Amino acid sequence: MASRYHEVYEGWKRDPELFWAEAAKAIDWYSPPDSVFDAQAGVYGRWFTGASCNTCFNAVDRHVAGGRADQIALIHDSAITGTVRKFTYAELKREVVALTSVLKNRGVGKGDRVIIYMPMVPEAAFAMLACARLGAVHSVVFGGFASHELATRIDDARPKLIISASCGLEPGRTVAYKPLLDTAIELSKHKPDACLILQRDQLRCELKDHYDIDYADAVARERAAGANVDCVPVLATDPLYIIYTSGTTGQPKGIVRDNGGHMVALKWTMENEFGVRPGEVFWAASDVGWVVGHSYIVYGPLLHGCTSILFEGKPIGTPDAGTYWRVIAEHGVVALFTAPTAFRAIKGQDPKGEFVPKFDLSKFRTLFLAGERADPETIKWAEQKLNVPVIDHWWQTETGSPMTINPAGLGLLPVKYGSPGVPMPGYDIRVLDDAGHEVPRGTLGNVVVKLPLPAGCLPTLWNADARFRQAYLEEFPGFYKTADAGMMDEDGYLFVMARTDDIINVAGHRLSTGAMEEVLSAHPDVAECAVIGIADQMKGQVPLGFVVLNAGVTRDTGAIESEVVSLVRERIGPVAAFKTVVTIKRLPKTRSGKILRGTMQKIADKEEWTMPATIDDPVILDEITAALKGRGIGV
Ligand SMILES: CCC(=O)SCCNC(=O)CCNC(=O)[C@H](O)C(C)(C)COP(=O)(O)OP(=O)(O)OC[C@H]1O[C@@H](n2cnc3c(N)ncnc32)[C@H](O)[C@@H]1OP(=O)(O)O
Repeated sequence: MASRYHEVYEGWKRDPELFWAEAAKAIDWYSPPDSVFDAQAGVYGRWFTGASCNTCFNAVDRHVAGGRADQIALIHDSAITGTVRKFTYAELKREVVALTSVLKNRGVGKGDRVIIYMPMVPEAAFAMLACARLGAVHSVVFGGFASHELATRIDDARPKLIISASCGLEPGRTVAYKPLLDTAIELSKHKPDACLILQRDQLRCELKDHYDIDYADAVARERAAGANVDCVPVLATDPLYIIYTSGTTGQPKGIVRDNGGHMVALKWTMENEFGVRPGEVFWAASDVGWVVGHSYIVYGPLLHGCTSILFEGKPIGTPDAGTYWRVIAEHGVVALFTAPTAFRAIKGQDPKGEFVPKFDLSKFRTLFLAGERADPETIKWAEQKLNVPVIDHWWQTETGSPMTINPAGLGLLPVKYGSPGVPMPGYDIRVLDDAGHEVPRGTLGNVVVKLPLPAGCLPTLWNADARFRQAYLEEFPGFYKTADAGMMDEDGYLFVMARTDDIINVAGHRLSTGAMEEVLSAHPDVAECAVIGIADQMKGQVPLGFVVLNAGVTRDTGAIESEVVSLVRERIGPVAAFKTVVTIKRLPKTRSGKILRGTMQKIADKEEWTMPATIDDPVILDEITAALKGRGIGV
């Protein structure tokens, strides 16, 4: 089929408000907007101002009323416990309504925040939808973050209630969530009124009297009482959720998502970008704690009337490299969205793809990859083994849905390996030099988006308009700074090459090296430190730390390094994948004191490098090279 992409994109460019007004017809509203876009509202304008709606109604209730009551809405497939649980739209509504009633009876109402710190269980999705039903604002915190990170988010979001579970299940180990939660509440200044705890049989936990509530008991009581809570109308511009993402410091940024624009944008992407129809099975193999989980495990597929899969497992080891194909075959998945790391892991274990033909993948149409750069070798391997189009695409927690993709629903454009596709409607993407001038096609520069950002993007940061302006809007006036560097080719395909800040991407997880440096500096023996991201065959990048010890420290450096590694795991969490730290005598710096992290990274990655003209003492780079060689890095 010839692609309609150019026609649709040009249509949006000619009249953006008409484009979004048309897209908004796919959503049920309680009352229409005063304006599709109000340029005077908010930091850079707001979408669908004055409209009222409810996201839970659109994701659940309207499907029950509209003929999908008996269709499976959600499948929880746990490759770790070997169980599958399915919920029809009617059952999903029952679960969500009962939980909403629990929250309401605990005093949670419109605008209140609720933190959800849960493993990959269906109750995590019920919790998100129950908050949406009440007009409360959820903030899901990824389970791989430790207490300190959770405490930071508690203090920023100030939740009335926390919903959590007794444990999460990682291959080979059970992660006790309750002690992490209790420590986080001890560490935080803000104290939530109560915690609702889902007891999992794999590891039950003690509940604190008068504070912790048993999830299953509370929900069962509401169900037995025949509780019914209608969806609460909220403004399209009211917040649906806050999701925290790494900033350049240890203080994460609270990305705000609204209700109206978010629904409109996600619904549009399901059909036009992912090429999926209502009633079909969509699987985003991510975690509910990441934006992919919000947009494409929970809200996107449900708003579109699809069946969504919530998968508890890993691409390999649960039990083997055939798990993904088993899930696709067993549940009739038509499209899978995952991170390239997952495919690199599968390819590493099963390079010949011998597991693939063991499963019936006849319904499977498209593989979507995002979250980190997809290397052409992995894309080609997947294309060859699966015999379906493999679509790399690019977006951010801030945008909530793809900025660039090869739009399957509009008809695929030719694939260009190494490019995550072309800009989607809403995104006027430009590449600028550091002075803010547009660079010619094919030239590397700062990737920016011309304001206003489209429906579904963050309107601001939680309680931090000034930080939003400073972080995203000030450097290139009139544009949103993506902090990615890249280039646009003559055909309008984008190529994203690197970050322009200190964020690194580890297995599709966005992490701040600045935040890790804050942890390293907290070790009593550390005088100075630096953390860089170095290339890793499996995870794309991994962090590497350098420490300079305080004068007079005579302890064994190996012991100090192990303590530093443990400190990062304890403060940030296992997800940081911080495993290596190297003790050095001095850090290489410019004469003005700036640490030469870029040069250190090039040495570690065995890339060509030139001596920085402003370096204070060139000999230090020889010391770094030798120290890394001693660890087998950069050799
Ligand atoms: C487009 C917009 C975006 O970019 S949104 C972000 C998109 N990113 C993603 O969806 C993430 C994709 N990555 C993944 O799903 C995983 O990394 C995959 C590929 C499955 C590999 O998982 P895994 O083998 O656990 O490696 P990892 O690097 O993720 O984990 C490192 C350590 O952290 C742990 N961990 C992970 N998740 C949790 C969790 N929920 N609760 C507790 N711990 C967790 C892992 O067990 C691992 O621990 P360890 O160091 O091995 O002991």
